[in-house]
Amino acid sequence: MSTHGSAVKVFGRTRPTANFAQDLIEYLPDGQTVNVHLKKDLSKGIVNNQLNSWSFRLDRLLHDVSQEEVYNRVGQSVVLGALDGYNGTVMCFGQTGAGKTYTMTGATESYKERGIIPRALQEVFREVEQRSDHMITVRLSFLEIYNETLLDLLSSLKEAPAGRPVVMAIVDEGGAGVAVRGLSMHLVHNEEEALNLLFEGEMNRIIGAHSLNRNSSRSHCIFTVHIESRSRTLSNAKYVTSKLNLVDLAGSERLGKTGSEGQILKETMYINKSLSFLEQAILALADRRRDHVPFRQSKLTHALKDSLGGNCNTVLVANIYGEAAQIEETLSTLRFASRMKCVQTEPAINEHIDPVLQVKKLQKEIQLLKQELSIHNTLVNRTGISYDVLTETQLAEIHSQVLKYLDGTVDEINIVSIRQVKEVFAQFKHALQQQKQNAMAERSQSRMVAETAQSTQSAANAKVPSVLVGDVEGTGSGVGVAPPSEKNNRLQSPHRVKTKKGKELNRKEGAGSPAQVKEVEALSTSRMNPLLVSQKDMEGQESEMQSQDSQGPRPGEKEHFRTDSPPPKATAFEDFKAERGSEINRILKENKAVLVERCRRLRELTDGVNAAKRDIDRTGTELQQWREQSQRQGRFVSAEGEPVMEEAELSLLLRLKELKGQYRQQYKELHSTKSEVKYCEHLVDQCRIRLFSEFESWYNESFLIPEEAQAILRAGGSIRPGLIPMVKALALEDDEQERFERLRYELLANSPGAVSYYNAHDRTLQRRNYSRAATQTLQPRRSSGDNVRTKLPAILSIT
Ligand SMILES: Nc1ncnc2c1ncn2[C@@H]1O[C@H](COP(=O)(O)OP(=O)(O)OP(=O)(O)O)[C@@H](O)[C@H]1O
Repeated sequence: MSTHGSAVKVFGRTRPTANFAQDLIEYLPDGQTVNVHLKKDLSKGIVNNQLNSWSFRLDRLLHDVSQEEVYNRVGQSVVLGALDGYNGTVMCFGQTGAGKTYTMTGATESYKERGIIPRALQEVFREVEQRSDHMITVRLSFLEIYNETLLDLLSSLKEAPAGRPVVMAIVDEGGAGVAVRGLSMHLVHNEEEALNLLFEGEMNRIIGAHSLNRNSSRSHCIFTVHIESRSRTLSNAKYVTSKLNLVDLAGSERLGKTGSEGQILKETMYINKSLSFLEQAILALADRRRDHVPFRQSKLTHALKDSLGGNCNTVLVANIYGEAAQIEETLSTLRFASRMKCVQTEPAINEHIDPVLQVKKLQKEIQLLKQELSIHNTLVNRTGISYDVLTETQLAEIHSQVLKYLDGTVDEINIVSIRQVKEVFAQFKHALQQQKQNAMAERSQSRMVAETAQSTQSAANAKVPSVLVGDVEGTGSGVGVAPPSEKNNRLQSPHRVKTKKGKELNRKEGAGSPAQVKEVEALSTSRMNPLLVSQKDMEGQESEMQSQDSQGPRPGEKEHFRTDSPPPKATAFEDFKAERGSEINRILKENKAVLVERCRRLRELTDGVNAAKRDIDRTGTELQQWREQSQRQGRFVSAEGEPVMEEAELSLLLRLKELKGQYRQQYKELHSTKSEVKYCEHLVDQCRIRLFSEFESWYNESFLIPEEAQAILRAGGSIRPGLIPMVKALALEDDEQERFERLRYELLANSPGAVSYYNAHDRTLQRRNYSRAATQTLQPRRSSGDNVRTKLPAILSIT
């Protein structure tokens, strides 16, 4: 069968009869054309335009031909196509008694007269034997559709399923085509087993018909051969599957003609309906402009959805009962046949890939490629390169290389494998994302800092209402005005005075410049939870601070005086490391040195262990070879008949033992060194955290937290400056009222009812103070009459 687009093949077969209507049915000598002539219906008048001659051209007319020839012409190519992976359908259509069952199944009692199905099964198993390079699996199913009900003709052979019986249904399985859920499938190994099933199904069809008191020919039957073929020689994961549908349709009668009633009427209606839907589906398939084919209208068309067109080799046999009395049915059968001939199909092999085999195949290929790569590396003297998944140690190594590259310590990273390159890029990406996140956090933090600064400013302004309303400084009578002396103190505090250096810094960076904000944020972020800061982040911070050195003033200018704008953190950090934090910095350096030394030792040991392993393998192979050789040459045997060990073998054995001892020793040391490295890393991390946290405290104390707030913090004892948010620390200087309230709550703890009372009282007091302040402020502008309105209400006094 061709794989290119082709039309459905249509054959016409006439049932032999003594009363063949020669004057009505005319077979032309080309063996393809049949003309049908109808006598004019005189009841419609002498002159009428009723058409009375038709000509049909089919692929072949099978008139007076044997069952064998029918199979050879109709079935063989479809069967062979199915073995190659093409779906195939052979379908018999025609009126009752026209020979559909005879064509499809044949006379079961006569071997010679067997039909297409038994011959197809014979052909299949003949091919299975011949195609010994393929493992071909054959399964069978036998479906009957009676009055739109699905019946499994081989259900008697399957074991009854536990639980509820499965309801049969036709299901679309996407790319896998259509299947009947619940229909039993039977594996068969030879022709005989297959024929047994065919006859069993036929028998069940007849028994079922009898028990239900129905005519067995009033149902559609689909016998399906499911084939799966896998190559035995090629170890590829590809395999082909196909479905060979052999369909015996129910007889196509006209209702009026049968004059049926009751059950027969019902059957005829169902048959006609399903055949009419079949015809509609065929018409839609034949019309290339139609997008939709109504397959789901009946069980028959739905079950045959992927067997009528599409990728299937389809053949139709139009069975004709050539008697004059049947001429209307003959005409209708031939009309159906000629429509079917217009349906185009595009047969295609159903090829699949076995996922398990595919994985195995790919694994083998990977192994082969790895071997090839290692040979290549050996040839170009590249050693110690692994193409396996990167280990934790390798990942850590790449990570540190990337960090070094980013901070400029190294200029290039050696490329050794694709995996390593990928990991390097992944690390770069990670670093970039980290930077982006930091930048975003910085932006939001700077906003917060700006807002805090603004609110602090407003709070300060609120304390000096006289200034707000334009009074002479300190002489106003506003509420909560700070005494001039205090204000001056604040303004002239040594920590607020701008030193020369401070001014320079300001000029350079600008007060509240983004750079400053960034520094504040960077440290406050880590301050939130210093233990959560990763080593990388810390290294990043450290290097960032160091890189800023070139921009800021050099360390060594020793003491930083408190200025309005604190020095850059990088500079301060260097100073801190040289002075206050010198001890912890020294410990950090020492720990780092130990870590570097341990890492170096770890590398040495890893190389040593690998070398020892290689020696063991080599010696083991030598020993094996030696033994095989001496086995071939015949071993020495002692006087007692015991095999004697030769010197060479003994020395190899001793060497092997020694190597194994060395290996175990080195491996043990490697293990403990690994633990040491981990421990050292932990110590270095701890030191870093400590250094940063100490630095922050120092920085905040020295440059950020006002003296007053520090005094409060110190009084608190347990609160360490630098470990609480700046905003909170700054707010502490205004907390007198809060402390008073807390004190009062503590005193009133035993009489909770009094709390609401005092709250209400306080609010009234606040209102009064506010009104008084407002009155005093506004008084000069008001007329004397306004005094009446500003009179305060009576308030309760606290006792
Ligand atoms: N080509 C043929 N040669 C010899 N006998 C035939 C041929 N075709 C049909 N017959 C005989 O005609 C009778 C009716 O045939 P068959 O049962 O196959 O018809 P059918 O179309 O399947 O009818 P139904 O729709 O009722 O199943 C049978 O006895 C069968 O042996």
